[in-house]
Amino acid sequence: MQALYLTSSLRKLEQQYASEPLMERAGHAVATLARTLLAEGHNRILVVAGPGNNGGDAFVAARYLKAWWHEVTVVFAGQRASLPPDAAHAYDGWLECGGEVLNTWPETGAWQLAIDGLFGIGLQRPLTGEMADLVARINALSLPMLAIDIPSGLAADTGVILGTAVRATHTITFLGRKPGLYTLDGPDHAGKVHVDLLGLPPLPEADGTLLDAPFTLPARRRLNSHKGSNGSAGVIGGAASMTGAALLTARAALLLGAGRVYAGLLDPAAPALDADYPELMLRDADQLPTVHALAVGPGMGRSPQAYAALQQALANPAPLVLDADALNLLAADADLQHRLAERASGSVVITPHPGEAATLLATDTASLQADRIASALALAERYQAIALLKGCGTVVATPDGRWWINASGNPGLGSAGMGDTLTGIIVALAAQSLPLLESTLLAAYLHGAAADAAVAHGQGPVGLTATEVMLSARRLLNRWLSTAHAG
Ligand SMILES: NC(=O)C1=CN([C@@H]2O[C@H](COP(=O)(O)OP(=O)(O)OC[C@H]3O[C@@H](n4cnc5c(N)ncnc54)[C@H](O)[C@@H]3O)[C@@H](O)[C@H]2O)[C@@H](O)CC1
Ligand SMILES: [K+]
Repeated sequence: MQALYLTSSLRKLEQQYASEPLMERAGHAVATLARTLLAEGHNRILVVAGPGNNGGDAFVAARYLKAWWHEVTVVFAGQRASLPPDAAHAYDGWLECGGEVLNTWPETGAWQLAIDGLFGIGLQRPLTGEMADLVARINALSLPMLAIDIPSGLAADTGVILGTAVRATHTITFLGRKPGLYTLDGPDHAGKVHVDLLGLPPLPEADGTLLDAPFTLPARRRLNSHKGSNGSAGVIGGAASMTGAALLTARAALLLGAGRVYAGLLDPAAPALDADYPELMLRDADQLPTVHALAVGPGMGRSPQAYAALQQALANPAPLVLDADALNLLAADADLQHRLAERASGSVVITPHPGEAATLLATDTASLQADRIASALALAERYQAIALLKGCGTVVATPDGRWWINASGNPGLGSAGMGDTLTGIIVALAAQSLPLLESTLLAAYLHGAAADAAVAHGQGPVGLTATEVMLSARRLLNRWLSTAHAG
């Protein structure tokens, strides 16, 4: 788990430590990392410096790399007279050590590495015109690319591309990790992220948290345990022609450790048995026994029966996972919203994808995605529930204003049934008595990590299936448990 900081917090730090030589340290850190990315010996490096302090970092890095006997070409997209004071000082330092500044793109280069110091956290509006052209030229280089602080063009708080953005292979980010590196378009543009604290003491409390490890696990199972000790999970969904979704959720709940799993199916013609998993107990949707945790929505449809099932589920005090059509029903009905509001805060998690989330917030998907953290927080506040907003860099938020971004996962998760599987993992963990927030956070990370492990075994990203992800998740969870409980 790593701390995430919004630009407003980083700006406060910048002011607090204004007397420290932060730019000198930043440039040195860039040059040091650049050196590790290059082969031994003499290299040719392109450095692109922009009009602000990100450009200042780039001039300092260029100076160090030149001092270390590399051949450094600096392209500057700005005016010396308009540079902020530290960056102007760095510019002068570069000239004083014999460096040259080009104001136009060089014809030829044959560089081994490019360094992007065009814009950092001071980017204020979409890149257009000459700046956009410069980014296009940088991206056309097809070189290892080291971005300073954040790939130029990427918004640090949101991961939104402002006009266009540099596609880096590495990003060295200063003082704290920016959420924009980890959600929406950030991961595609940042490459591998390195953090440098610029020699400062431990930073203040984080704004958010990066989920990059299984920080919490269900309790160790006692030898003297039985299926009743491992919790019962219920799944309601599976209307006509959509029973598969509910079965996937139920299977995931079984494979991730619920002692008993009941699937309440809405399709009157639903099979009485899951032939591949006869362990599952299939029932009519209104015939579920009392369970320790309940998931509602996969393949549920929006029929009056689905509505009634959701209404009933909201009266059930068990931890509740609402997914898929349960969310669409909820978004459209004040009575359901009222029933949700009457539940204990934090006893429900809603797991929308961006389209469902936009419906829940009565907005459009583009506006919702423009700030995924704010959107997840708004969902949590509006519905007084834990909100898990799916997508690249899934965001989890709570009604009391905390948020997390999940770092695991890959494009293989973009296929049918993956959301149903995630819902099954959450309900399985909650059934095993892990608190609902912890269940949600662990499930988000586990689901992505399981997909990553499957890809590492050649099962994706192309063609990765939900079934493979749940089997992989079972393996991973057991591995984590055995490591955590060893000894
Ligand atoms: N936060 C910190 O404490 C530190 C920051 N440092 C560096 O300073 C950076 C932030 O510096 P700045 O605040 O000067 O910001 P930037 O260097 O990111 O950019 C600001 C400049 O870009 C211009 N600009 C913004 N958007 C533009 C657009 N769309 N088209 C054209 N011009 C545009 C602004 O007018 C301004 O001149 C960080 O990202 C980091 O690299 C480091 O020097 C070390 C310490
Ligand atoms: K940059």
